[in-house]
Amino acid sequence: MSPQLHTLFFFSGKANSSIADHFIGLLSDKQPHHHQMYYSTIEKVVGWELSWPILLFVFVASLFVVTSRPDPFSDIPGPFLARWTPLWLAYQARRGRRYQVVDELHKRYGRFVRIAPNHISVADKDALPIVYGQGHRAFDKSPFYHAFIGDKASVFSTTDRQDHAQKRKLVSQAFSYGSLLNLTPLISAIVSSFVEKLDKISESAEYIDALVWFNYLAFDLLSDLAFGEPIGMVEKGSDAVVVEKADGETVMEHAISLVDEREHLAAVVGHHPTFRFLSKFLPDPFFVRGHRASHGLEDLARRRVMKRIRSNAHRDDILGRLIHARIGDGGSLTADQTNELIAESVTLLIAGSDTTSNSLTAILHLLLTHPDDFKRLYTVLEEAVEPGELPRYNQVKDIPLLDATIDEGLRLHATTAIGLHRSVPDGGILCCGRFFPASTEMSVPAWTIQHDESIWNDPENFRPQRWLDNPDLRRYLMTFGKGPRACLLMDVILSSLAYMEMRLVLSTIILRYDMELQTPHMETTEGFMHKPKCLMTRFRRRNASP
Ligand code: HEM
Repeated sequence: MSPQLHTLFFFSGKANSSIADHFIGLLSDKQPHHHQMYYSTIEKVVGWELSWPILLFVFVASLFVVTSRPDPFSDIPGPFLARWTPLWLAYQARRGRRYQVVDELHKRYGRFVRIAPNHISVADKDALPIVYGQGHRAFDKSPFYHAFIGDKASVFSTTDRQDHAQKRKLVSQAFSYGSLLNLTPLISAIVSSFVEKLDKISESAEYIDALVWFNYLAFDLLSDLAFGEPIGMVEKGSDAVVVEKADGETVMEHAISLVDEREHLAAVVGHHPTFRFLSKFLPDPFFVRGHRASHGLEDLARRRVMKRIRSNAHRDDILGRLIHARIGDGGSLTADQTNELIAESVTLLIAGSDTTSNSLTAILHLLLTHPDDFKRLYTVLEEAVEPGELPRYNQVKDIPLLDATIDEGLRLHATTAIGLHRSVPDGGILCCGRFFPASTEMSVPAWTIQHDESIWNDPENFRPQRWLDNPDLRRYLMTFGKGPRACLLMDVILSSLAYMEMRLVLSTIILRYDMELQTPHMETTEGFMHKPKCLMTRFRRRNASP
């Protein structure tokens, strides 16, 4: 019974998410008493033999309602299927090419494109301060983000404004403990152990996947920072980790695949609550792996959170701060608070590791395929760092060409390439000359804006110099999101965490190794973030290095 009902609401798309949500609430595992009540009520009232005719009737009636209602977006062009069902957008996300398809649609149709029955993509820089603006008319995150919620919403996934303000305050406070100087030795230590490994690997002159090693590095850093305990991926040269399931059983998982699979699943099933529900029953390995990964990541965070709670240790790290913010100096965490901590830890692991390693890989690829820019940067770095030393953070923290190279890489590759989903607030909004009613889902496609000729001169080319000529361009860099839900980077010291890591790692490897790509072409794919698939690179020690 339940899947049919959900399919019905799913296909009738635009209007019924709240109804479907209601049914999902009733049918979800977390409410077994409701579940039973629901079934027995239907059974009592109509009997099962009548359920199909009733469903058919509801289906036809709802089709009638949907097609006869005035359609506020009938004049906005877009793919035919996208007018009727969010399945079209979910399918593009599943293919890992959503940003490209949406970009092509904008090239064909112009500024407004309807990419789902209730979702309008607006490719116009003037839409940025509206869709991602601050203040009382700020848009909230749309229900798309519910797909990122596990047991509890986190600062990233919550769609409730007040809840977000509270969570963001807690997380920002927790991160503010570390001044730049506090974090620097930690990052330097992890980069040193990364270099030790690379030195050994470089002796064999084999090609290795730089993406995988950047992943190990970023994961170790985040884990140390967030849990006070490095996962030790660089050391082991592997992403295999022990996770603790909710029932206390421990199993081995591959953390990087967990992040990729979970993120991609959410980017696909977030388009409709019905899809989230149905996907749990689909035998397609994509969905099976994705749901497994969601649990796996929570289990990974749970093991670390529980270990800390059981140890009663008071450490001044992010987790320590998050715990302190909830219970102060005494008391113990409730089950609800523990789940909240697990949710925040998962968010930090995903938000801070995958993003940075994907960006680093893309920037390295651009540098290695642009030898003149590489040489220019090499010369500048050589002047800033003592010969024969590993760069220290204070030597590379303020090199305009290094930062310009990073920003240009973030723009051209577009680590965030899709338009981030937002909901129009009550009262509706006027955007780029057109009115959109409340609850319309809107997004501004990041890839399209970052490749827009009216903003960027010669947008398809890698030109770090543009950032030195015009620092104002940062207004149009969407890699870290915009507005009240922009990356945590924007308002705390963490601001520099990703930049710190990218500056140190890039300057270190550029000065220390001769690098060569196996092939100049880098394939990418897209989950929620836009990511390289791999970057086979040969590292050889330069003679001058220690
Ligand atoms: C190059 C690296 C990074 C990129 C490209 C990046 C990108 C983003 C983007 C685009 C968003 C907004 C997402 C949305 O609106 O759906 C975001 C949010 C967030 N990021 Fe980052 N991020 C990076 C590094 C980090 C790091 C190192 C951390 C911390 C460990 C972090 C923590 C967060 C958090 C907590 C949020 C949610 C903020 C909120 O909703 O209030 N990010 N990030």
